Amino acid sequence: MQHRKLAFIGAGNMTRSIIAGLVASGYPADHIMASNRSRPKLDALAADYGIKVTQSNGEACEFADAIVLSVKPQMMEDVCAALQQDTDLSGKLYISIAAGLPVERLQQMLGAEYPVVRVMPNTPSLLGQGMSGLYADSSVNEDDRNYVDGVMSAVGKTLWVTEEDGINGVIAAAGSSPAYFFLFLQAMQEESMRMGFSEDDARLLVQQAMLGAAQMVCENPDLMLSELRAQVTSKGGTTAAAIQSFIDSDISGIVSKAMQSAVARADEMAKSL
Ligand SMILES: NC(=O)C1=CN([C@@H]2O[C@H](COP(=O)(O)OP(=O)(O)OC[C@H]3O[C@@H](n4cnc5c(N)ncnc54)[C@H](O)[C@@H]3O)[C@@H](O)[C@H]2O)C=CC1
Ligand SMILES: O=C(O)[C@@H]1CCC=N1
Repeated sequence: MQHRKLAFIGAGNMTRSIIAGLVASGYPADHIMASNRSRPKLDALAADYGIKVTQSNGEACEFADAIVLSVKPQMMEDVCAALQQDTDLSGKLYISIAAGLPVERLQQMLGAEYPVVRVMPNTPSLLGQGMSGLYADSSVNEDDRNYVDGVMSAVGKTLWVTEEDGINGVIAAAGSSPAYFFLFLQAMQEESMRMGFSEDDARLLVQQAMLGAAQMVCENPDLMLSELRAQVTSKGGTTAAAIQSFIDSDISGIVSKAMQSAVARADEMAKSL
């Protein structure tokens, strides 16, 4: 993988997740700089991963060949406007991880049609287990595409989408979905506690079941998910009773509605940014 100088503007949860995974994969820490408005997250990043940090977004941009824009979508316009005043933004590659912010709108904010790759990552990147969707229009050259693919592949798996709209599907299926799984596990933990398990024991039961199930999915790519489910489900048994309860509560409809809500919110954000 190329080791270009890489800056992160905004040093929050997602930046930390990507930097952790990148440094663990061998990306040189001295080629990474993060900027943030306040100091504490920067100090923690410098201490934990040995990267360079600054409170000046302009300094981070000047340092870098490639710039990850990682502030909240609602902050992006102000951040870009300030950068345009301070810094020469030309000749760099921009990687936007902001949800709901179209490339064209970001280029307006940056003041020119700079090459932009949109990436939708997720927080398991922290462990090298991320899932990122990527989109680039035809103005991004192959070398830049390969570079961004290399960065995100270092922290997990990548999937390119050919239409920008596909990024909203990635948000629903992978960007936001770690939170769905956490919510589901939390509900299971709480019910296990009502059955008498301590908080720790309840967590152990559900987290290990989840990990084992996820590994079975990953290690059996030829088995359909419905087949894996069938292997657990004895006719007339306990699993069948639980699964029937989910079906009676319209689990497919619940999931569909939640994922469509994420997409609708991304569309709504795109109109307001
Ligand atoms: N958290 C997640 O799971 C994912 C987040 N994203 C996207 O990543 C971006 C960042 O999200 P999070 O890391 O979750 O948010 P966050 O709130 O944890 O981090 C944003 C950081 O930007 C900093 N910041 C605010 N204004 C700034 C400025 N003017 N200059 C420099 N830094 C500034 C804040 O202090 C904060 O540390 C968002 O655009 C979000 O849509 C995308 C995929 C997943
Ligand atoms: O909640 C959000 O808007 C961001 C994008 C995907 C995950 N977190």
